[in-house]
Amino acid sequence: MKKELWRKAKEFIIDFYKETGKDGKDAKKRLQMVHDEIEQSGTYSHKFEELEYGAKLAWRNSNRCIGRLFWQTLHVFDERKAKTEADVLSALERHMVFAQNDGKIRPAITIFRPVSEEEEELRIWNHQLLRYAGYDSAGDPHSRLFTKQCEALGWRGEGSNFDLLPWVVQIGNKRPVWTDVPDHCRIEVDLVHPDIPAFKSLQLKWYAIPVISDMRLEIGGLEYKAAPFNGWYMGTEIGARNLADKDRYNKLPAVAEIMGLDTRHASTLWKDKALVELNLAVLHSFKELGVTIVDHHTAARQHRIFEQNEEAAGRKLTGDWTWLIPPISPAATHIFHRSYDNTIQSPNFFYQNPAY
Ligand code: HEM
Ligand SMILES: N=C(Nc1cccc(CNC[C@@H]2CCCN2)c1)c1cccs1
Repeated sequence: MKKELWRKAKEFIIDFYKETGKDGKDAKKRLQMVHDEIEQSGTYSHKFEELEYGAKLAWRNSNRCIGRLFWQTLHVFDERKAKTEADVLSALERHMVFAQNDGKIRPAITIFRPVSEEEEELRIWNHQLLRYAGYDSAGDPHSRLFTKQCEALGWRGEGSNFDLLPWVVQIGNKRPVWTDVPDHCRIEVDLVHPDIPAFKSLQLKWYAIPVISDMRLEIGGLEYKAAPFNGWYMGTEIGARNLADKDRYNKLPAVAEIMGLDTRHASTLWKDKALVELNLAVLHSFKELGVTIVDHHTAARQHRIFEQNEEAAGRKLTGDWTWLIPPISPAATHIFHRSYDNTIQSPNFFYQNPAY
């Protein structure tokens, strides 16, 4: 345990001092401190700048992320001192307010205390801070299980297709504490199409900011099990997956219907035509409202620049081709036509055991 932690801590500290061009003597001193702390207490604490850089490295090392060009711009909120559920919930609200920034979304992460023997584990039960409830025949099927958990805790939705789920925080094995998303954090985009007036009749919308709140951030051997992070959406996530997948909102037939397409044969490519117009509507609606979003072609070009920057910095690029290619027109991007080394580096974000 201690040996393993020391190995990971040492690797991270050395890497951090090297990459940030700090003095080798300072690195040695810091290593000695960390070594003594681990010897003495079985763990160690990150200095803020180590935490901040570690979180940025974790983003840079996220092989499945097409948005990594901007890894150095991540804003880090240090909430390791948060003690109560109320502290956590107010930190989440502060994060959302900072991130939405009147539509000019700012990538941020809020880092709560890491796993340690001294303190109870802190977990956020949500998959994302903004997410719609799933019921038997309404809402987002992806949220059905979590919606049941929220109802068991006393939360009640309206049963609509777009009920925002509450924030649920648990400390140790205590009863989880939940609260409805504050009104000023409920930013949503009604979907309209620039050339098809009937599109509005579908009454589709989606929330503005994706905030992943169920992944574990690992830095130098320390595990941060509650570290919600946001970026902005790539349009296809909403238009080609969340609203299109059969086992999600399954809206392609409805879109084809208002477009007057012939859906009797696959060979009319009605699904492809519906997908393109649904994705166009997503991009158009976000832009009209002034909420940051990126199309998959622009995102791919940005990733290409990221690839070149990594090469120029003399770093080995890693990536997961199967997730980096966008779900529509993948071969229209450079990503499709090259390969990536999917080695998992650390610091990084990982899936973890479900909190419930
Ligand atoms: C700034 C704009 C960003 C864009 C447009 C973007 C885009 C994406 C997309 C499209 C995916 C695939 C998601 C899916 O298919 O479900 C993804 C995955 C991922 N992104 Fe980014 N991202 C951004 C920022 C960030 C930030 C700030 C972080 C963390 C600090 C991050 C970490 C990740 C991780 C860990 C994954 C893999 C998730 C998984 O394995 O389920 N991204 N990103
Ligand atoms: N644009 C984003 N998309 C994104 C990033 C990471 C993970 C996810 C969620 N992926 C899992 C979902 C759930 C079913 C299939 N996809 C979305 C961001 C979310 C947070 C920061 S960027």
